[in-house]
Amino acid sequence: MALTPLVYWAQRHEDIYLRVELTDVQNIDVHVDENVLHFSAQGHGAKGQNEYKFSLEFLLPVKPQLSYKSTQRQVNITVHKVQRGWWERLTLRERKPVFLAPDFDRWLDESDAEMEIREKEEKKNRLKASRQKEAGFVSLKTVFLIVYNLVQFLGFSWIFINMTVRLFIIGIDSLYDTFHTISDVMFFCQILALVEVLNAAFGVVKTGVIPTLIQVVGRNFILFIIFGSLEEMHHKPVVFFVFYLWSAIEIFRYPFYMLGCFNTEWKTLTWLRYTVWMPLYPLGVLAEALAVIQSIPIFDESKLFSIPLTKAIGTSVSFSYFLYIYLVLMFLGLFINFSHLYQQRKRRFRTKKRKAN
Ligand SMILES: CCCCCCCCCCCCC[C@@H](O)CC(=O)SCCNC(=O)CCNC(=O)[C@H](O)C(C)(C)COP(=O)(O)OP(=O)(O)OC[C@H]1O[C@@H](n2cnc3c(N)ncnc32)[C@H](O)[C@@H]1OP(=O)(O)O
Repeated sequence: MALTPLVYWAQRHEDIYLRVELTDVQNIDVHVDENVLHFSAQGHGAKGQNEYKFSLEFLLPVKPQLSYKSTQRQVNITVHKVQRGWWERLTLRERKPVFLAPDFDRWLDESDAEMEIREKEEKKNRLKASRQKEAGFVSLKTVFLIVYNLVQFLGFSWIFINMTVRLFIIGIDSLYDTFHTISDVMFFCQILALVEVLNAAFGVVKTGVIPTLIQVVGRNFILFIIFGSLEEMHHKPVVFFVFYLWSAIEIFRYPFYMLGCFNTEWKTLTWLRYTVWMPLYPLGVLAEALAVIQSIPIFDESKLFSIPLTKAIGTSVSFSYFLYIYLVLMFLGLFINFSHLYQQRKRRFRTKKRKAN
């Protein structure tokens, strides 16, 4: 014979919550038919293992769709009211069924329930406001990156085009005065490139700090110390090769980043950004190494940046010793950045392939 389980109830403005006190429940059948909830299941209740049943005719209309969840200890049923409001009791009949009792764990009176709604709304509004703030920050960051990449793109394009045009018009002679015609713009672009280290350090872009630091410090060392501080270097053709190789990659890299800021991609540009560095990077390092080697006798002779030792010893340590160490560091830096760029390339084309499948 079917028995009746203990049922606890509570309400909110929009829902009715029922908790059926049955453990290890099986074969649950729960549905609403003509505003009456019918429940039947096998489980362990107040009268031991048995089949339990009950039905409840609701005071006001409820939706036929309900949801329920059974746990090891109970069955939780949620019924949705057709009209939002507070019911004075659960059932149509004034006399409360004996198996029904208030669920004090979830019980709220009308004003508490309203407070709960208000709190929920406030939480929702706070969440919305913080999302809007976040979106504002994201768009500010995007604008900043677009402007940064655009400025760098224009700077390096100017350098690349200027050098190419001069090479075609003046010929080989243009190699000897690259520094005088290009260095100001190169100084500007390379000082600005320090922003990239900060971007990586503060997580503005998803990239490693070390490869960026190696890149920026490495280039600025060549630009400011080797070329900038030695007038004798200004007329050497090596300046042309270094500047040309640097700018040749940047005219692809910065527009690639710019398109990324618009969530857009141009496949040819992506391919160029992640491929052109393969010949350019080793060539760039070779050109930089050549510049360092050419500068060594000049530093030795001029004693620029040499460290004076005590009068007793009466000599100084030439900057060129540091340059020999730097030459080793350069190839270490080349190795680190080459592997970094290779990983970036693999990651890029792997994800693209996966997306395409
Ligand atoms: C610690 C002291 C060091 C002392 C140094 C001593 C040793 C010196 C050795 C120096 C050797 C340097 C030689 C070098 O100067 C020679 C040359 O440059 S030759 C020319 C060829 N060069 C190159 O090809 C290198 C160009 N440079 C680079 O690619 C980067 O600077 C590098 C840091 C090396 C790598 O870039 P990154 O890690 O950023 O790779 P990704 O492009 O894949 O970017 C990763 C994601 O971040 C997004 N991102 C990055 N920057 C921006 C940006 N400005 N705006 C918007 N978004 C950006 C990018 O879109 C990627 O996101 P996603 O994956 O979602 O697409």
